[in-house]
Amino acid sequence: GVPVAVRNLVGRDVIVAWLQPGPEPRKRIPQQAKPLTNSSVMSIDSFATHEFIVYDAAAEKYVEKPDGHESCEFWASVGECAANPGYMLVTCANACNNEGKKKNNGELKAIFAVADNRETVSIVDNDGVWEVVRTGPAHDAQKAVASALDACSATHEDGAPTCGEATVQCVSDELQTFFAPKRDELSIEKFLFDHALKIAPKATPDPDAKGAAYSEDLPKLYRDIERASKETDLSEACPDGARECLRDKATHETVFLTSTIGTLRKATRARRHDVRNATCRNHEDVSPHSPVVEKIWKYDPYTSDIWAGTAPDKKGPAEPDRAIRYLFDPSSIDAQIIVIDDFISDEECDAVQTQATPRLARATHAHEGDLSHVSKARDSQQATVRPEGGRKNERDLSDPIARLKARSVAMANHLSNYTLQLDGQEDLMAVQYNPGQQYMLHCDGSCDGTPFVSGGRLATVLMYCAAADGGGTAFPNAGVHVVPKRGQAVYFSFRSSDSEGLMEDWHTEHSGCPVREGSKWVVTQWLRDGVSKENPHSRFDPSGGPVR
Ligand SMILES: O=C(O)CCC(=O)C(=O)O
Ligand SMILES: [Fe+2]
Repeated sequence: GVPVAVRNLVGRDVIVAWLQPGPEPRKRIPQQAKPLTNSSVMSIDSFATHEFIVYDAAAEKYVEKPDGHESCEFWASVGECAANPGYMLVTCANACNNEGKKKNNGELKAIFAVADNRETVSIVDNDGVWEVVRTGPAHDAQKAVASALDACSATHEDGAPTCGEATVQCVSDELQTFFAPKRDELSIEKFLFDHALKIAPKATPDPDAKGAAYSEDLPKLYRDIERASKETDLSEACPDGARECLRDKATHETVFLTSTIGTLRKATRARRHDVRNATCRNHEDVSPHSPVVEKIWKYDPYTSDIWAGTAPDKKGPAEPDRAIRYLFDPSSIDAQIIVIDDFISDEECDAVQTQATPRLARATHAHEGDLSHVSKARDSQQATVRPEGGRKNERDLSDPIARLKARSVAMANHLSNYTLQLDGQEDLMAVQYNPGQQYMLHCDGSCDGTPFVSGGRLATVLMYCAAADGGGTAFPNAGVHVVPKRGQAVYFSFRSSDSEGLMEDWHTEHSGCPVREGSKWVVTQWLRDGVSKENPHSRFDPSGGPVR
């Protein structure tokens, strides 16, 4: 079967029940039922055509009684229950009942069927009526075929078809514009996979890996890539241009392209993960810049450009000159990884750890929309920290946490030519790892070569307050491994200074290696562009765009 994702976007908990066809007319019997909490996703394995019903978890168990006519629902939906109650309330009691409940927000429901197609089914609340929104490759293909058929059957004013006589050829050509971006995506994924293969540690097999190192069948994957990259002439496959045939072929082609891209991505990820594990085991500083480029950063908080016109109101101690080392900075790809010694002072670490310790909680992340999911990708304890008295004191530089935050924003402007503001940035995040705990490969914002979206993250300052045995920070795709030292910071940026620019692709993907012994403490300042006092970070996703 193929997985079908069902997303609950109706704003309340629901039950998803499998329907079994019953005796006519239109009788469906709910079989198995599973709860699906608000804003979460479930995956259904679909083998054949299944029907589902989604209903409010707070409502009574949904029971559909047979109605006396197959058009009952339609009639009810157009107001017949009120207009013609004599007939309707007898013959279509069920449909009228549901229609009434739909209107007064009582029992809400949505019905949908899935077939053997990979897709996402979102249940949304449209003004008190639940609707089913479908997305996914098969669905996209069907839409594309429909619009290609439309385009090709359009005629000029004089009645001549706009695509000439060869309508099948026309549909086939039209569909290539739908396939082209998918084939581009495939070639990008192939490029990334080739890079991952090159850096994967073939000579040092991972001792922790069980069984075969990689699960995919490489020769088959290469054959699939080759096949999927080629243009297919649908007019050959469907010479008589039958709608059904075109739809099936286009759907098949799309699903094949999508699943090949998916397999490639997985294969790439497995290699990156292996490189990460290898550098975690070695646990030695590594950088492709040799000798490492070194510079001095002179920082004066009072003349900094981060204050948006309102200068700091209380002074802090003088800022020392700091040594910065470029571990990775190929200016062509807009990614930087830079180490700064003595970035965070003992006093500042103490302030962070003192404030965070009583509030440390297991890390959570957004898992399939469930925001309180305890993370497997991120196994650590964390807490945000703010200046004494809260965010309103971010301009008080006598406060160690305010100082750290201002310094982080100012350094990003200096190192990457950004014009970031202090106001509206995220709080500093303290993270503590015990033995065995780690943070799997991830990007802090997006690092996949897509356009930057305002409000998103574009750089990170990662500061170390306690270095354990193990627990390095690995950037496998950039060939960088950082062994933490107390007081040190790693700065990495993943967009150029151009706010309309693209995110870099994958060099800043990173991971906190497993701690072997002791306790590791880091403080992170994730940096955003496009935030301000009026539009703080909480309005945007880490990858930009409004929070829904
Ligand atoms: O602990 C580390 O070395 C990495 C932490 C990290 O990636 C983060 O906080 O975003
Ligand atoms: Fe990170």
